[in-house]
Amino acid sequence: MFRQPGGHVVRALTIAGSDSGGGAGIQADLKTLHQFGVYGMCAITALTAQNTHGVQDIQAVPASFVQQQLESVLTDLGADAVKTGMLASADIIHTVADVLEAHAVQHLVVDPVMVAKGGAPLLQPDAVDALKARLFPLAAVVTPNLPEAQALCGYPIRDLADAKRAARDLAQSGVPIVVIKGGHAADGRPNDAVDIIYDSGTQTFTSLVSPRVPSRKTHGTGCTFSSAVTALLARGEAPLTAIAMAKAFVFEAIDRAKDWDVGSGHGPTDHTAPANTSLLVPPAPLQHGSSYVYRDGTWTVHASPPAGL
Ligand SMILES: Nc1ncnc2c1ncn2[C@@H]1O[C@H](COP(=O)(O)OP(=O)(O)OP(=O)(O)O)[C@@H](O)[C@H]1O
Ligand SMILES: Cc1ncc(CO)c(N)n1
Repeated sequence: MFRQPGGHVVRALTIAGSDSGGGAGIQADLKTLHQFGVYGMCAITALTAQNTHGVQDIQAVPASFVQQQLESVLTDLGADAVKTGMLASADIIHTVADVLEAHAVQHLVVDPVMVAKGGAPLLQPDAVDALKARLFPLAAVVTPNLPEAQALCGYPIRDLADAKRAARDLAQSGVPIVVIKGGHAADGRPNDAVDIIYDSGTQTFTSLVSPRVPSRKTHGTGCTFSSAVTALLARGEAPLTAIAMAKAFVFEAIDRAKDWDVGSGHGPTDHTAPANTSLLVPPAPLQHGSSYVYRDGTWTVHASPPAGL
């Protein structure tokens, strides 16, 4: 386990739903935190009966019990960083926000999970406003995918210009860094997975690009990505470095899983991909406003920044 300069073990808390299939949600989060050498804890918001073909059923956890889990963890073990995933309802969002405010949590990553890849809703529609109003102002980093960014902004995101507008608009809710993940982009540059980062402080866009692995085993990529960012923020990495290392880790996790036989549908990624290797780390501090590509285990400045998603 990694230790802080003061000597204590680095700890991170995930507040999310359980995926019985083990590829997304709490299970992906804890596997990822562990892989990054960070002690993982959890507060479960909902139970899903889920596999690589979809979500068969959901049991919500009462907001009062989510609160109890959070209090149990934060009053004893504490957390150097926290992430949220599936929050299920507005009730749970308000509860989570109240507790995180009371404990003055540092380094909050909000993954605004709304719909599973198979189409099952994981957040009640009336909860979208609560997410923006209560949790975004507490967040260090928010990581919507394209459909989530569309739902949060209320307009379609068809190209790079739309994605940049959405990132800037979402930052208006008081978010220092917004990452619009391009995993869902079907057109534009089908061979690349392009993520757009907006930094409110410098008001700049940075793009991170990797080849798109030709695989349908991408269940839980968003959970894995946001957990890796959380682990790295807990370890004290700068946000842009954390995001780049997380993207490289997800690429490797998808790449490793492309030939495996876990489930017969949209399989999970392989969380045993190397996390503590210098390969994930950009060679020099990333500059806000530039474009970088991760290819063949190395980050380099992108000679031709992406023109599309
Ligand atoms: N086929 C792929 N090859 C390479 N990178 C990918 C691929 N699919 C997604 N990614 C990357 O994975 C990360 C997560 O993005 P994605 O848009 O898939 O999240 P998500 O939709 O929230 O995932 P999920 O809902 O399954 O948890 C991003 O960095 C994205 O660029
Ligand atoms: C529990 C849960 N959280 C998040 C996702 C999104 O991948 C999912 N499919 N299931």
